[in-house]
Amino acid sequence: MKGVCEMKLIVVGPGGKMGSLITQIAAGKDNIELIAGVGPVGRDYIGRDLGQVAMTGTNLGVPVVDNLQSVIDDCDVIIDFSTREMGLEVLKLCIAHKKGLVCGTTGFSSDEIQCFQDAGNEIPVLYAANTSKLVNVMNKLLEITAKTIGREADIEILEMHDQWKKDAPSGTSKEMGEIMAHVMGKELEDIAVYGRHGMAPREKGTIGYHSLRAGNIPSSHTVYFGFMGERLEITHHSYNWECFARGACDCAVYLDGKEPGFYTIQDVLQI
Ligand SMILES: NC(=O)C1=CN([C@@H]2O[C@H](COP(=O)(O)OP(=O)(O)OC[C@H]3O[C@@H](n4cnc5c(N)ncnc54)[C@H](OP(=O)(O)O)[C@@H]3O)[C@@H](O)[C@H]2O)C=CC1
Ligand SMILES: O=C(O)C1=N[C@H](C(=O)O)C[C@H](O)C1
Repeated sequence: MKGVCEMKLIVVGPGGKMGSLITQIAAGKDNIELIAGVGPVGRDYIGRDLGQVAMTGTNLGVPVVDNLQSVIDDCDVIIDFSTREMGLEVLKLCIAHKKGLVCGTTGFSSDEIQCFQDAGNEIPVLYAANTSKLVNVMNKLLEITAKTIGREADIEILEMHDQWKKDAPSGTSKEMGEIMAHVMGKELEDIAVYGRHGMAPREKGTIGYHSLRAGNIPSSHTVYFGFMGERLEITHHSYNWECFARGACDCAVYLDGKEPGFYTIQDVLQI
């Protein structure tokens, strides 16, 4: 039996890697009631039961629709892990209908991320390129390390993901770079170097980016701090996508009933 204080949730992209896991985890929580899933127009699974599409193992009695506007007024919070284009569309509808939004989609420009931050004036919104608890602990370690030795070290970020990932570098590695650049008193766009090749010597004070896509690697991020004669590596590996999906559900529960504002995963994790 469901609890009395259920947050009404819509999942965008419930047939996707993340959307299906988020739906499975949400379906097992007493404090969440799934209202609908939203998929793209023209898919053969539109109109089917959300539980079937997300492979929760049971019918949930609610459909996957292809029009968010038709169901949005029935929910409290929306979780979006889809595409850059759909993420921006979802943001617009959440503002128009005054609904809470957790967006974990990556691939946005910094101006687009700013749109999520500005939306905090009107709705409760949480954007996180990575909803894993341990990645956000790693971000704290990076902040301390870059503050202490960032200006002396050669900093390189290596991120690995599955062959299907659409964006590079990962949203997480961009956030990691921004955190380190900030404590080094720099703007990331001024010091990021993507895929260094050739014989030119490494330029001091820059952050190198390297993206690897292979097989079904869920997610790995390593930041190297290179000195002469020694190096420090800080790494996070995920073995599957569950850590991100659990974090996304925690974010949605956190956002339910909150005043308008731009919230962060650090607010949820209290770190
Ligand atoms: N914040 C975090 O911690 C994490 C973020 N991500 C990010 O989440 C995003 C999704 O990743 P992933 O699940 O691997 O990708 P998938 O491609 O597996 O899933 C994306 C889903 O979005 C759906 N979709 C696409 N366009 C629309 C639309 N117009 N309307 C509704 N649904 C749509 C797709 O439908 P269909 O399949 O029918 O095309 C698909 O189900 C990426 O940006 C990724 O980087 C991923 C993991 C963790
Ligand atoms: O696409 C993924 O899988 C992931 N995407 C996010 C990113 O771009 O950083 C988070 C995590 O790395 C998994």
